[in-house]
Amino acid sequence: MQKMSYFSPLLFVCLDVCVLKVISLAQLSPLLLPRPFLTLWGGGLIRAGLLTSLAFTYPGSLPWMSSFAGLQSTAVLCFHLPAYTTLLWVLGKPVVEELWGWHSWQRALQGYIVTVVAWLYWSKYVSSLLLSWGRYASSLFTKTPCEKPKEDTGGPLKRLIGYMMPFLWRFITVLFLVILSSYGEMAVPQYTGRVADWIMNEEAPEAFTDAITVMALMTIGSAVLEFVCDLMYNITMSRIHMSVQGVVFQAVLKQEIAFFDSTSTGELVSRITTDTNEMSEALSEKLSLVMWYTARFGFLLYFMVSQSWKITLLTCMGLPIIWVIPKLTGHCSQMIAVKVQDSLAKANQVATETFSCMKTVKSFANEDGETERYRQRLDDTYALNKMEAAAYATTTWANSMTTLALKIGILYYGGTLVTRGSVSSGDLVSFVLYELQFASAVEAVMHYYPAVKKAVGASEKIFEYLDRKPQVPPDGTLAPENLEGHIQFKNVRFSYSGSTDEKNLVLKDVSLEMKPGQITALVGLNRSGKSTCVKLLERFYQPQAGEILLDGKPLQSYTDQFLHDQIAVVSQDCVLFARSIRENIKYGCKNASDEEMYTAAKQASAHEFILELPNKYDTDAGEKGGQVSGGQRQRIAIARALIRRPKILILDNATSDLDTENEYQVNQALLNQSNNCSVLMISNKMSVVEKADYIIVLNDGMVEEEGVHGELLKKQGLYAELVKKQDMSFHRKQEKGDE
Ligand SMILES: Nc1ncnc2c1ncn2[C@@H]1O[C@H](COP(=O)(O)OP(=O)(O)OP(=O)(O)O)[C@@H](O)[C@H]1O
Repeated sequence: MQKMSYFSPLLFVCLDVCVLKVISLAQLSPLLLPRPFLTLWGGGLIRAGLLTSLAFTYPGSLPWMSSFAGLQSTAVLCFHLPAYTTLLWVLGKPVVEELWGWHSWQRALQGYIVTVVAWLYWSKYVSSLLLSWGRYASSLFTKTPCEKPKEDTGGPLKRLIGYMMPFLWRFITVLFLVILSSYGEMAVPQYTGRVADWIMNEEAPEAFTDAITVMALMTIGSAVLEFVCDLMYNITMSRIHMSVQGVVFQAVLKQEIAFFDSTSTGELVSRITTDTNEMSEALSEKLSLVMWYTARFGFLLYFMVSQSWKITLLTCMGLPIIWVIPKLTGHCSQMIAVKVQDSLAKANQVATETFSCMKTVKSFANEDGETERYRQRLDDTYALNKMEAAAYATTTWANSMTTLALKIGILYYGGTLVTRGSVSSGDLVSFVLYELQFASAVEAVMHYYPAVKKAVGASEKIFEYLDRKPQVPPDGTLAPENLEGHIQFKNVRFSYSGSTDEKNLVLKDVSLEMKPGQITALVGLNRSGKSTCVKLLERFYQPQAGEILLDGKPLQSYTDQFLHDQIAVVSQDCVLFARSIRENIKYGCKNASDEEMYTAAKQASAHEFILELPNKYDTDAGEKGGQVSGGQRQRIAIARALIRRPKILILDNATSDLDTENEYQVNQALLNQSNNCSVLMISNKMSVVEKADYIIVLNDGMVEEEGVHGELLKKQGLYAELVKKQDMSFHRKQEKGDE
């Protein structure tokens, strides 16, 4: 590998100086003597060409020299003087000195300083700003031909702008107010300068009064505009925040159940609340600051240039230096601060270790030894603290010294211009006032702009959910008036992970049938796949193979609304919402009458206990139904299912939380329902199961046996074993009770 030579910059400068010397001699030739502009631009081109060739062809040149930033700097070095001279010429200013002296060593040195300053600006701050603006502008106005349409729905910034579009007029008004208010604010120093001129010249007393009046009016006016603007902006941003939160919430609700299995509730809530809050706070606060400071920066620059473009140039050249020096010293104090933290952590470690092993320390009588060890650690921290204090003082000193140096430079140079009569004393006063605000305005824009960018970037996380397409098949179209409730599983294979590997399958070729109007029981050992069958019936997941038919038609062909109106599920872990019992029973069935609600509650044996509650049906169920007992919760959930008059009722251990008497009542009521609908019952209580018209026994994801109670008992298989086990445990419990 070619070794890099750090002499290459020196070689670069030597070549440049030689080229300049040759051009200065060539300019005296009869051919070029009458054409100074040709020499100026031609010389610039030759310089740029030779320096670029050196950067690309010299084997030891630094990679930076042939990078984009290097080429940019070469262009600034070679063309800033031709451009500046031409501009002066266009403005009708004298250019003799520039045309004949641009290759002098003073000008060459000045050129290098300008290039370094330009590079500092460009590389650190301006480039990132322009690049992102440029990218955004090009994304708005250009369409790459022949490009395939992308899945991507646009960058987050574009998306956010999409949400802002309905309020476009408000934003335009806000922008207008920002510009107007900033203009008023920034014009005040101009009038201060005029007042200073009046005081010094002691003439035109009415000018003094005028200036004071205008200043007062402008200050009041811009303050009022700022107030209106901030109010309007913040209200608009809150509206946008609300609408983003709303659509994200809606998008999350549309996702498939498997998505909720793999995403924690905390993460979902954090996306909808914390992330959107952070984004909107950053946008409301920081974007507004960027807007204000950019407007101020623009007006400051305008007023400064109109006072004196020469002092403005000096200020702009000095700014990177006053930013760079404190940054370097700041970096140093940051490093020391990290070391202090480490050292403190070590001292704490000694203390923690000592206190946790107190008995050992005491038994060895080593209290003094441990104290000494702790003191040593504290001594290390103290030494670092001293360094930190020195670094802090240096940073503060460097800050004020560089700012002071720039101010002295401006005052000195401004004073020279005042003496020469190029600017008035009042202009210099105005300029100093502008300069005081200028550095902080530029710094504020550079500080807040990345924060806004970060917030926009963070919004990507929020939009991730909006872009996510739910992994559910398209909604069906069937919604027949009459449904019999005939269910068939045909060779259904299913795994939660989506894998078709035999070892991951929860259901393995399950074929079963639920006849209309019958009570079908699904039994089996734990984890045999009973609840999974229910989840597939609810269409929460899709089987990997086989099909599920409802009245002979695939389950997918029915509309989602119809399916969930017809299939009601009451499971052991059903939860209530923190709303009134009335709202809970009528959940998803808002139009049901109170009469229907009472009937459903009576069927679920819930009516009586609800009437005993303090506010009857208007009693709040509390979070997750915490205000009522487990059994009561279960009965309300059953009423919630029954009020829909479903064609298929699924009871997944629905009565397991009830005491024996209530269980009997509720079961009777539920089983009476089977006159109107098909019931699929999952229960561990064989005394309940035996009443079913048909029993299917699942074992490890497969149908092991099926038939009616008597037949299955005779088979002496898994079903008979389950009945026997329950009988034995019942007898054991009874014996314990008797004792
Ligand atoms: N959401 C899920 N994600 C991954 N695996 C699951 C999920 N739900 C259930 N399982 C697994 O599927 C298998 C069958 O579970 P299922 O709840 O259907 O059995 P079950 O017969 O109803 O059991 P139980 O009587 O204990 O409720 C189990 O191994 C279980 O761990």
